[in-house]
Amino acid sequence: MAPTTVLLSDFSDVTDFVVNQGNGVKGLSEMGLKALPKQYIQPLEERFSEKKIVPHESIPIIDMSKWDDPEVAKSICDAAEMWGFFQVVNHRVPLQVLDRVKAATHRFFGLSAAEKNKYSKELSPSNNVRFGTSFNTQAEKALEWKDYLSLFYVSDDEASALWPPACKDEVLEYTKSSEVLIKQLLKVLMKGLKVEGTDEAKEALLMGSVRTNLNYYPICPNPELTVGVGRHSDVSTLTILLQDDIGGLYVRGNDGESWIHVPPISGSLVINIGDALQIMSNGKYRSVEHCVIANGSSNRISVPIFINPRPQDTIGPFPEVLASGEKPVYKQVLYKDYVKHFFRKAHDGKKTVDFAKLSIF
Ligand SMILES: CC(C)(COP(=O)(O)OP(=O)(O)OC[C@H]1O[C@@H](n2cnc3c(N)ncnc32)[C@H](O)[C@@H]1OP(=O)(O)O)[C@@H](O)C(=O)NCCC(=O)NCCSC(=O)/C=C/c1ccc(O)cc1
Ligand SMILES: O=C(O)CCC(=O)C(=O)O
Ligand SMILES: [Fe+2]
Repeated sequence: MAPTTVLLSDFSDVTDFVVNQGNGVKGLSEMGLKALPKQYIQPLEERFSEKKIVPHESIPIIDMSKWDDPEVAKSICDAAEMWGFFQVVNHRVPLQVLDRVKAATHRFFGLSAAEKNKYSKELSPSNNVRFGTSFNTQAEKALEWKDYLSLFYVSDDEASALWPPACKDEVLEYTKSSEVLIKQLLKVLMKGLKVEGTDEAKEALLMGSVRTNLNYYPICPNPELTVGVGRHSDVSTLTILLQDDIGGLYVRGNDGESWIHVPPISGSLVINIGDALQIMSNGKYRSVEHCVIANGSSNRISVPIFINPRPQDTIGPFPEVLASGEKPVYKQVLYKDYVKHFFRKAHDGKKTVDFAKLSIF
């Protein structure tokens, strides 16, 4: 029997190779294995069913060229209420910046396992820099077919000292270049809630912390048996997502059953509302469930920027939203507790937000 066959038939060796030695699923994929290891086989109900795709449906595409135009503002607020997801074009984030961060993502994942593993949970010099695979390998019954690098921004000095040289400049450039767009989107969304005046305190609550992830989804031998990312909603205020031209991101339709593909559009950014903004808007803006399928023929990357409250902030429905007598659906929660709750369990769709629901709901 070939040595690789012995390795892959043994449960502990697969997890050791992928998780502990830092090879990731990229390492597994590049071994050219013919069948998906059993650790990655999702239960039937979590596998993606083509039958549930609504073929001609699509999330809104919003042209931001005239971004002070009230019609543009209306499209953004309507999309946040109806879909929780939209794509933006002519968003003013330079296209070269997007190209550079995509190239940097390929460069980072192209490093050796030993080099990437320097940023693993066990070896990383900081909790703010983490290379890993799947989502939460301790809590998951079945693993997800994805490797990632997660970078929580604290300061330029920390980024300069601790982020991987293969990608740090490009990730910083991408994150900073997105700030103008993010502020504009939040300004418009706040106006839609009649939350006026973006003072410093409000700005910190909405966008006081930033996490940028680099995701790598390598070619998978049996894509229909597993997932790239399981069903979840983001815990952010807003997420700005850059995807390459492969596709595979699906958003839950309003019937709660169907899935809608988010087609790659060259130069666009995908925007979605996260749980923090769903909570602060008392449910007016929706943080919508989404997932990524595994792919049998192409490697895929994506680079989400998660715009969040600060860990130490308490979040709850804005007083302005409740001013008309609307009953609060959510209680006040410490944002750090909310995020820890999300990270400590496997992906479970929209269940995370129950953590912040008032008990009568
Ligand atoms: C609670 C945080 C995340 C960590 O704080 P800490 O003081 O370093 O706390 P811990 O080190 O105790 O980490 C708490 C748990 O979260 C886990 N964790 C710590 N970063 C990570 C990490 N990047 N990755 C996946 N586990 C982690 C960490 O392993 C730990 O789990 P455990 O060891 O089982 O107790 C803290 O930085 C914080 O509140 N940050 C606020 C901003 C923030 O990061 N918001 C989240 C935006 S990310 C988002 O919306 C969606 C992300 C997402 C990601 C993957 C998906 O598949 C889908 C979605
Ligand atoms: O890769 C994608 O398109 C989306 C990934 C995602 O949902 C996430 O990282 O939260
Ligand atoms: Fe997500």
